[in-house]
Amino acid sequence: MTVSSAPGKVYLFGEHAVVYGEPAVPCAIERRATVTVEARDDDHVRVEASDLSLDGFTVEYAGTTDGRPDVDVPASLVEAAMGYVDAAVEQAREAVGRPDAGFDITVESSIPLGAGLGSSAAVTVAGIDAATRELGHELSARELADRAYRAEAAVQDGQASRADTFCSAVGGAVRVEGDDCRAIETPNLPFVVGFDGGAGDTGELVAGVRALKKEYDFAADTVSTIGDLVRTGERLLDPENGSADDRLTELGRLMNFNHGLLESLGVSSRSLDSMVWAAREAGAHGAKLTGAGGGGCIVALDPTPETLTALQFTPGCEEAFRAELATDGVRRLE
Ligand SMILES: Nc1ncnc2c1ncn2[C@@H]1O[C@H](COP(=O)(O)OP(=O)(O)OP(=O)(O)O)[C@@H](O)[C@H]1O
Ligand SMILES: C[C@@](O)(CCO)CC(=O)[O-]
Ligand SMILES: [Mg+2]
Repeated sequence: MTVSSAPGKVYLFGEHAVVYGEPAVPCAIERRATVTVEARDDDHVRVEASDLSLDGFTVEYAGTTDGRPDVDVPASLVEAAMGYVDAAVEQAREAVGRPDAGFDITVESSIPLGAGLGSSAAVTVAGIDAATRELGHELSARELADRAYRAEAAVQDGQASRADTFCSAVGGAVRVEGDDCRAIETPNLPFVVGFDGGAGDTGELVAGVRALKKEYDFAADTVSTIGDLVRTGERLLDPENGSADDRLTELGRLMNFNHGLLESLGVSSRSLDSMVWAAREAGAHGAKLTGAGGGGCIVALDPTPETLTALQFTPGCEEAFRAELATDGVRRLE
């Protein structure tokens, strides 16, 4: 039996635009997905994912791609739900050169699904790591990130960046621009997360931005403006560039700006906007949606308890918590 965990993330800046080669800065947070894998002596894959929104189910199916789970929910729903675990199994089989390897897999996660905190990347990273180790093969963090990226891209019809998966694999704060992925130093960032209890579908939201960008040149300009904003914002992470307070204030202003640009690209929602405004009115330095949007989470920057308290009383906010930076990426537990 092999167990790995991997963290979720929030975006300080740059989601969506990162899909088109602009830079982004995601930061891993201490909310994790844990995947337990046990090799089988046949080629079947059995997945137990009790946190899934389909009220929790267990499926067992043959290891070939035409094998179908034997459950009484529509196949399309199961495929949508199990896509990332499936893609992780494929990547692990390929990495080890064992296309017929079978596994019993259990997924447990404290990252809400589809809420912008990178649950898909965390499940994919932890899944590939545990499945490859179970077959006696240790991937480097970079190889793991690369395999997880390929798995996410496969599920999201090729529309994914390396940001979420690299961040989850290596932990900490990272900077991703196209294929260039690196760990970076940041000051202490007092993140507060608000969650509306909802979700958005990353693949669909990314496709929506792509369509808008194709239709209007000014939407394409909005995407490159997000890139400019990230290049300005990352300078504020360097202690050489001003006092800690001044830099936090300006980072917050840029987060507000980033949220406005994401909103104009159509990926915000009424409840995300209302949590963003609650945070701003509580005195946060800034607030924005995080991840793909459509519903799910916002992230605010506030060292005081005010934003957390305000979010707890904001209609439409189901949960609010302070998010600590996760300095570890994938963790090898057993
Ligand atoms: N606990 C889990 N068990 C099994 N699959 C999971 C689990 N958590 C997430 N997933 C997979 O990830 C999908 C959600 O991924 P999606 O990319 O839409 O959202 P996200 O990663 O949470 O948010 P974002 O990409 O915006 O950061 C789920 O539909 C499911 O396939
Ligand atoms: C929306 C997006 O930029 C982030 C989702 O967390 C998609 C991606 O980078 O793959
Ligand atoms: Mg995702």
